[in-house]
Amino acid sequence: MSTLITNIAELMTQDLEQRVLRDAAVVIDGERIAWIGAAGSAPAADDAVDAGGRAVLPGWVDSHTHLVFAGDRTAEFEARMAGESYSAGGIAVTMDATRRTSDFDLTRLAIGRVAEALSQGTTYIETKTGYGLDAEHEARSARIASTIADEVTYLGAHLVPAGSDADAYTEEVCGPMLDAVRPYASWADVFCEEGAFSEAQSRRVLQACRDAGLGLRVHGNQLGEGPGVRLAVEFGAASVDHVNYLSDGDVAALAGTWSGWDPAAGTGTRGTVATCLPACDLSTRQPLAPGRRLLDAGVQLALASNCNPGTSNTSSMAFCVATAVLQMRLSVHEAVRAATYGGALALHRDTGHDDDGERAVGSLAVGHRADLHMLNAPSATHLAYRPGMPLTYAVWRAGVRER
Ligand SMILES: N=CN[C@@H](CCC(=O)O)C(=O)O
Ligand SMILES: [Zn+2]
Repeated sequence: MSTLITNIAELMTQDLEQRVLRDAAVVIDGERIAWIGAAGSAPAADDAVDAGGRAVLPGWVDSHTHLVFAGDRTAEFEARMAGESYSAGGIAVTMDATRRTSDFDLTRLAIGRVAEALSQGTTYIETKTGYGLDAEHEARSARIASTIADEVTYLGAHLVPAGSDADAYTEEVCGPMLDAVRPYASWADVFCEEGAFSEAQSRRVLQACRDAGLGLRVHGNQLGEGPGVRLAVEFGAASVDHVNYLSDGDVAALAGTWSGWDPAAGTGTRGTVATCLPACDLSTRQPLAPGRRLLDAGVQLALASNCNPGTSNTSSMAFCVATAVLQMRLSVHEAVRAATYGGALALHRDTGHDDDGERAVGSLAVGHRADLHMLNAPSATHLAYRPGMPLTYAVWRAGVRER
């Protein structure tokens, strides 16, 4: 079954050439993109959709969320808006609520969050554990996550639960908890920050998780300059996320990780993506991550929602893109790229064609997965020009029209 989508005013491919086509068309065949080009030379298909002069871009790739949780933290948010500062301790409130919630309800809540994200154009999503914080509950969160998200990250090293010794807990994260979670996760993460895990503890977690065959990610440099970025680079992590407080050395180190990577050809070794989380920055009243500075230095950038009940209770990638343009001084094309291709790069899902097991996501090219986001607007510029407006008009995920 093939579908021709034609009369596209602006087709932002985010492919390797970063092409933006006017008066364009796309043919979807099954789960793959079969053809892209000028509307006037499009081949016939079984079915046709008239885009009516709207814009089409890749579905969002949200590479950083925490969707398996129960409860909310409205009171903490209100206190923050009244002047309190964010600290990692609030995670314990969500841990309590999450542990008390049944499998059925936890799954139902997480499914609802994924559905909300999909309805806003997110077609590929990562999510983390991190609100279970013992072997039983972390494994349960990972199992549920594996049924609702595309990528699962183990974040047992999110907070040391009250009453636990930090080093003893770190050993648990690296031992029984890791064993229990391993069947469900392909990534591991650590919150390397004052009040969470120290450099030595983070190093221990990264080493153990790498030895267990997990890809690595780091929550780093969120609340102050610290070792997070350095560790991420040292361990060849796929991403370091938050990156609000960066030294010149951090920025240079991140840029340096991309020297063996040829983005035009998509060949070589990927470095460490810097993932900016603008909705979180606003909700915690932190200075925005320096996206412009990172891009100018040659760092590969992702934008993600960081949807979670503590610091960023939104899955709106459009909001992140608008903020990145309006406040972080990215161009619309750069912001959309970071929220699509950048997320795919951070999840190692940026490549893959017909012969590979997995199709690339986050960019529109022949053979890639047909994840498309049609806006009710003639160009992607409207994402920033009309911030907060419901611009998602249609969504295809792996070739299936979801909205
Ligand atoms: N910073 C660490 N973890 C989450 C927040 C978790 C929470 O406060 O519940 C984040 O990415 O912002
Ligand atoms: Zn996070």
